[in-house]
Amino acid sequence: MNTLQLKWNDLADVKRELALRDWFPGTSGNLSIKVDDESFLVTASGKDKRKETAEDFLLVDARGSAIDGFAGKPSAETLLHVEVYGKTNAGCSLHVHTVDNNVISELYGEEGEVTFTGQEIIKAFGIWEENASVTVPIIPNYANIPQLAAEFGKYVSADAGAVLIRNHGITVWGRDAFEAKKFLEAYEFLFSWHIKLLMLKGR
Ligand SMILES: CSCCC(=O)C(=O)COP(=O)(O)O
Ligand SMILES: [Zn+2]
Repeated sequence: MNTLQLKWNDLADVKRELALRDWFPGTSGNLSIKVDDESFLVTASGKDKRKETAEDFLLVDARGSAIDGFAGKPSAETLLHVEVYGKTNAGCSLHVHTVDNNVISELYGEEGEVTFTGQEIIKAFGIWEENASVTVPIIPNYANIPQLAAEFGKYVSADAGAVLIRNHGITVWGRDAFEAKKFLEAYEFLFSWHIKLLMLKGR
């Protein structure tokens, strides 16, 4: 099996698992995986990402333009994935809209970031100190995608990271598909935990 096919299969596996979590409501969400320094696979735009088809992904170049031979259009948010691969050595980038990530982005949107402290799952990010913290930046949801991508790109420097887009969703990237999915799951755990705590405490 060639690299492209292997990467296609890796991304299809992640997509299937996120679909099982129901993290693609209303055709939202987009995923990508790096193939080499010149190209990555990205989900096709506007499709129901719960469905598995032979047209789920397209190969695009480092600027996000479609490479001949693939049906459909690349994700409308491909430029955010371009930022990830252009600025880091990440291998996979995942964007999902969940109710929890939208609620957190709105609750802390004015502060421009949200910090979680003293939660065991923070160890999933490779941070093992007691009472460790993790902070996620929150950016405005610009309708203009090049503007959104430029704002997003300000927070992209490490090979793994995450940015919340206010009342829109989260993009998480990692060195490979395993790491990106692990981090996405850990962030969504923190969001859900935090919201439930706030609700139970009546704040
Ligand atoms: C229906 S959600 C609006 C677009 C969006 O935010 C998204 O994540 C999906 O867009 P795509 O072009 O990747 O399908
Ligand atoms: Zn989106």
